[in-house]
Amino acid sequence: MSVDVERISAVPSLGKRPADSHKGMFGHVLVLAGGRGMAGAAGLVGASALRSGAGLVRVASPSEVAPVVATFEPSYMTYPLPQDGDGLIDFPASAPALNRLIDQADVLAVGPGLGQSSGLAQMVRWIVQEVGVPAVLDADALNNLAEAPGLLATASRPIVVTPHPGEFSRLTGDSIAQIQADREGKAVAFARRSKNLVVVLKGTGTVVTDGRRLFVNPTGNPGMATGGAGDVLTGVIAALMGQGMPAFEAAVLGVHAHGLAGDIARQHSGEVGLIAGDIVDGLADAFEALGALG
Ligand SMILES: NC(=O)C1=CN([C@@H]2O[C@H](COP(=O)(O)OP(=O)(O)OC[C@H]3O[C@@H](n4cnc5c(N)ncnc54)[C@H](O)[C@@H]3O)[C@@H](O)[C@H]2O)[C@@H](O)CC1
Ligand SMILES: Nc1ncnc2c1ncn2[C@@H]1O[C@H](COP(=O)(O)OP(=O)(O)O)[C@@H](O)[C@H]1O
Ligand SMILES: [Mg+2]
Repeated sequence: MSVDVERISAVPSLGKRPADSHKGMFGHVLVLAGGRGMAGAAGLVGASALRSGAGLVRVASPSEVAPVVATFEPSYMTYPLPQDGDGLIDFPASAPALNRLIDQADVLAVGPGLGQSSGLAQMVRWIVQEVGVPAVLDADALNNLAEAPGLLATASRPIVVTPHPGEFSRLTGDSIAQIQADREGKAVAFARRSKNLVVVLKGTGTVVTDGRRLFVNPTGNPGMATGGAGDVLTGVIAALMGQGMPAFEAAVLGVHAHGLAGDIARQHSGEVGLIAGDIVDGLADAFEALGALG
């Protein structure tokens, strides 16, 4: 179906770092992710944000999950938040700590492995409505918003949403078949709810749109149909926003680099053996290749 938008094919680049660079110039990413049994999702977001150039990354998770997340990667910081009886972030008990952590952050990456609860639904609504820091919302951030997707229209700062077709179906009420039959049109219509909203509709040929512009990603491969591949993308886009890229540009470069990292990973692991950590490992070469072109 044809949609009335400007089609973008050029991929923006990050630019070369000045010789006197310091980590304070490249953004502090706060990751709110992980829940009982899903520490890995939080670790993948944190690691991919670091591999995408973030100056500092902190991963905040429920108190039983944070020490596990800390064992995956020494280069990010972790923070244990109050948890409920199901091992999920307890909100509003976590609000004071979250306020302090958010004050230090340039961008939030919220959702992978969080789980769903009434408290988490309250937390995500609070983030959308009250928090002024740009954010990437994925997975359970979106599932917890599914009862009130209209709130995204009120976003007063850039928000990037990164649903797969299943999550987009919960947000929009359309079936997965309806979405897949008109991926561009559905993504553009949703993005037009707010001038601050960027939609990344994942899957083969991921669609990125802010409602005015549209990019369809050519990189990536079926080896990426593996748990955690999307968690990696969340960290990549957040890191690029933290480095000062506008949300749409960060989403376009992030999606492209993530797919390229998956293509690099396929050279080593093949499509069958590829796991999400291999995509994280491919990011360094992907950004080097894109930097050489840019
Ligand atoms: N290591 C970990 O801790 C992991 C945790 N994860 C978390 O697990 C929770 C559940 O997320 P899931 O995404 O697994 O489950 P969901 O139930 O949200 O989505 C899976 C379903 O969505 C549909 N779908 C997804 N992509 C599609 C596509 N390209 N085309 C058509 N249909 C598509 C399919 O029906 C699929 O069965 C989230 O919190 C997520 O972040 C996952 O990210 C996997 C890894
Ligand atoms: N066949 C494919 N071709 C290209 N990219 C793919 C393919 N399958 C999955 N991907 C990419 O992998 C990621 C999967 O994300 P998601 O479904 O959220 O996984 P998870 O929640 O397990 O991390 C998305 O970025 C998607 O575009
Ligand atoms: Mg996902």
